Amino acid sequence: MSPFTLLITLLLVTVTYILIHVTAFRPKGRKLPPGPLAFPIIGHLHMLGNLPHRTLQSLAKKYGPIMSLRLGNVPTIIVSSPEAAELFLKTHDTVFASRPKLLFNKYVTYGTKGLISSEYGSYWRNVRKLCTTQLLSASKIDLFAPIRREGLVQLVNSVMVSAASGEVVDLSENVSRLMESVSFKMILGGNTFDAKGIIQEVLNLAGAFNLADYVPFLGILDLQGLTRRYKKISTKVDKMLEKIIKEHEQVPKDHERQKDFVDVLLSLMNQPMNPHELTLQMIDKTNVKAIILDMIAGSFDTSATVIEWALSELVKHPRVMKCLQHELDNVVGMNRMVEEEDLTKLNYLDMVVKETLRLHPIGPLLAPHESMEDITLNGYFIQRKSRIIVNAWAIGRDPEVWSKNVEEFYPERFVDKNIDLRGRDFQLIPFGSGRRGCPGLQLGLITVKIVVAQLVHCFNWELPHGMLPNELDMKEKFGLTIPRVNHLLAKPSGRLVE
Ligand code: HEM
Repeated sequence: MSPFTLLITLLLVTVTYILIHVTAFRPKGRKLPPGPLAFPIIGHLHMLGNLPHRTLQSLAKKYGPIMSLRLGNVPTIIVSSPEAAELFLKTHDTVFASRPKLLFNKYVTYGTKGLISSEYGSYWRNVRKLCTTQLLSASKIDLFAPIRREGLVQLVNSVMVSAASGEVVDLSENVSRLMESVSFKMILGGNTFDAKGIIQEVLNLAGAFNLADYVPFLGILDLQGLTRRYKKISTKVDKMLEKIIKEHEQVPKDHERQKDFVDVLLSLMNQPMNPHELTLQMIDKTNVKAIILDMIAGSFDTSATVIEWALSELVKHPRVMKCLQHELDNVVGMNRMVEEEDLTKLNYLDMVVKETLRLHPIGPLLAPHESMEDITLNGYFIQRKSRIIVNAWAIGRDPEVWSKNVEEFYPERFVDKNIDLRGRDFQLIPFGSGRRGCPGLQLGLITVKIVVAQLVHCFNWELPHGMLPNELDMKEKFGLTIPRVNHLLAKPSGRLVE
């Protein structure tokens, strides 16, 4: 096709698109939530920038806590206050409990066969129940405590060596490696051969912004080359999962070993997801593969990123670090490491973790929700299939909710406040809330707490090269989670009595 014909074709497609879509999306005579004026085709996409949670916070200051945007083709509602979040995630939870269909999921995560991307309905309900009862219940989490302990002892030992030789430790790298190894052992039984690189590419792609999800007619052009990468990685992912499943199937049934998530899921294969349903959905191998992938995606980076931010804030605020060490000295003592059983007695640690998640919710915009029917809320019309984005990051930094010292890392703000993280208190929702809230909350919290407590109890930490605490940069980058841009480096010295 000559460049001229291509140009004319593109122009025709664009004009037709505007006529059909943009006009159709303006619900006549119905009041939309306020929002800035949109460009044709791209809508407000150009406004999002590199750190969308921050841009959306500034826009919400102007247009209010329920704001209307159009991201390309997609009508989008941005929710930015605890009251509005309660309206969407609790009062009308059933209307907003679905997920949009994204190209990444279509190609990489077996369509909507997993949990994270599955649309709301009986399939999602069954998979969710299976995950919460068979993989992520309190008793199952306890079963994996030895894996967490073993990994953490190894990390402490290696940091001790660095402490003895006065070396600087890359905490970001070490924590990330610890979480990878713990997740792999828990989910796959430790078969990490070629999985790490593949999973990293999957997570990078899951966090990448794909223009074609918002302006579908650009999909065929694959301008960002993402579809090509999706297809390439999906083959590798499938090969990797097939190999892992085969290895698990070959282990003799009477072989004594800790059952990992793959074992549990394979033991449920060919059984109905819900025996009480009329239309029996059987668990097949694709379901198993999709769920394994979701468990990896849910656990791999999340806890590591929260730990990275908690340690950054503690190193930046020596007063808070000292208070935490004081609590650990009293509860645990200087002669031993922290055990998971100690965690319920560590109230200051609990406040440090809440304060970290208030300032650094690692999914700042939660995961996108999609509305399932037309609805009018607070007088505003929200059409079916709107994208709902809850800005948990902005809610955590709202001075009207958290008072004037909102930007300060100050765990004491939680003293005598009965605010928990389970999604009941809408001013603090780093795990989301309602039906789509995080099913890995308990596992995530135990993991974050034990790692932070251990590293703070066993070592004092100093910034390298005489850097002062207030000089530590806190720049963040946006993706599937928001980690630090620059790794956290610090110099350890041992604290415990030998
Ligand atoms: C501190 C660690 C973690 C944080 C901060 C976190 C946060 C979140 C958030 C914000 C959501 C989206 C909620 C929404 O859409 O409203 C989510 C969903 C989810 N998380 Fe987590 N998460 C963590 C750990 C985990 C772990 C350890 C797992 C599993 C092993 C996990 C599995 C999932 C799954 C499967 C979903 C999708 C649930 C659904 O759509 O029904 N998460 N998480």
